[in-house]
Amino acid sequence: MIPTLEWLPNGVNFLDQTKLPLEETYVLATDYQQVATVIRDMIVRGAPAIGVSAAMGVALGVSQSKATSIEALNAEVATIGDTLAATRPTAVNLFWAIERMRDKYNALATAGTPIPEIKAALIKEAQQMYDEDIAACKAMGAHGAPLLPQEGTVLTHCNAGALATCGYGTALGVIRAAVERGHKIDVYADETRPYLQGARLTAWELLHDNIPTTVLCDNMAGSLMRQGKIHAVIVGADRIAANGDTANKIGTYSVAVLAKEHGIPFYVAAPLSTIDLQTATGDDIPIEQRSATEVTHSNGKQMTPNGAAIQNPAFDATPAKYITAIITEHGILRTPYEQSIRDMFDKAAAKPELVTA
Ligand SMILES: CSC[C@@H](O)[C@@H](O)C(=O)COP(=O)(O)O
Repeated sequence: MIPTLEWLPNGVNFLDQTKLPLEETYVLATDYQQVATVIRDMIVRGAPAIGVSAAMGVALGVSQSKATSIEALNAEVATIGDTLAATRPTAVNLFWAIERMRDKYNALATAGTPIPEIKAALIKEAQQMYDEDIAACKAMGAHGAPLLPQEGTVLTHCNAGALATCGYGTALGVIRAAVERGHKIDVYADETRPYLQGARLTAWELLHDNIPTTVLCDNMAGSLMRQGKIHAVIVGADRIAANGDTANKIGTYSVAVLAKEHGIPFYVAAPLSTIDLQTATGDDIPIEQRSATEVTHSNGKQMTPNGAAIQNPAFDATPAKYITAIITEHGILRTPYEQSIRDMFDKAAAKPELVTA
C-alpha cells in the first residue's frame, strides 16, 4: 500500500505529494510546527490524511513537551491544537481530529494521569486513528462497490485515494474494491486545475495498482457524458453539511450538474468524520482561498498577463440534490439526507463495528 504518512520514533514521515508523480521523496516533520507546515504546503493533503496528520502533530507536540506541571501542559496543548487548526479551513477532518486528541488529553489530565502516561496515550490514540482511517476506507469500499457498474467508465475529480487518506482511499477505495470484486472499470481522472491532483496523483496511484486510467482536462467531462462515455461519477469530500451539501475540490459542482443533466449517478464517498453536523448547509462551509500563483504559474512559468485578476477558491459546495448517494463506512446515505445522516450517526453509535469484506 502507498505510504502516505507514517509515525516514526523521530517524527512523522510524509510522502511529498508536491513532487509526485516524477519524484517519490519523503519529508520528515520532527516537531508539530513542521507538521503544520507540511499540511499548509500540501505536502500531505486530502481531508482524512490531513486529519490524521494533525492528530500525529498533536501527539508529537505533546510528546516533546518539557512541561513539568499539568497547568503548563494544558497551555501547550492549546497552542499545539490552535497552530495545527490554522493550516487549512475547509476539510472538517482536521478540526475533528484535533478535537478528538484534545478530548483524550483532557480526560487523562482531569483524571490526574502522570505526564509520561499522557504522552504515551496520545501517541497510541493518533496511531489508532491511522488504523481506523484505513479500516473506514475498506468499509466504504465494501458498501460502495456494488453501486459501480460491472463494466464501464467512472469519472473522478481531484484525488480521493490512498494519497488523500492513510491508505486505500475513499472514492478511489470504492473503485479499488469494485475492481477487486471483478468489475471491469476504466477511470477517467479530471486533471483538477490548478493543483493537478487528478493528473499528478490519481493517475499515479491508480496506475500503480494497474487500474486503467485516462486523464481528462477539466473541461472535457460534459462532452464525454453527452457521448455516453461516462457511466458513473464518484468523488470524495472535504466537509459534508448536515443537509448533505458537500464541499469538495473546486470543479466538483460543475461535474455534479453535468451528471444530473445526463442521468449519470453521482456518488460521494466519505467517512462520518467528514460530516459536520454543526454546519447546516453548503453555504456555511468555509472555502479556502489559495495563492494566485497556483493559477498564474505552471511549473514556475507565468501563464497569465501581469495585471490579470485571479480567483483561486480551492473548493466548491455541491447541493445535496445533485448527489445520488453518499457512501460512508457505516453504509449508504440517500435523500432526504438530513434524516439519513442523523440515522447513520445513531446506527454508528449503537454498532461501531465496520464491515470488513
Ligand atoms: C479522500 S479526500 C477528499 C477530498 O479531500 C479531496 O477530494 C480534495 O478535495 C482534496 O483537496 P486538497 O486541496 O488536495 O486537500
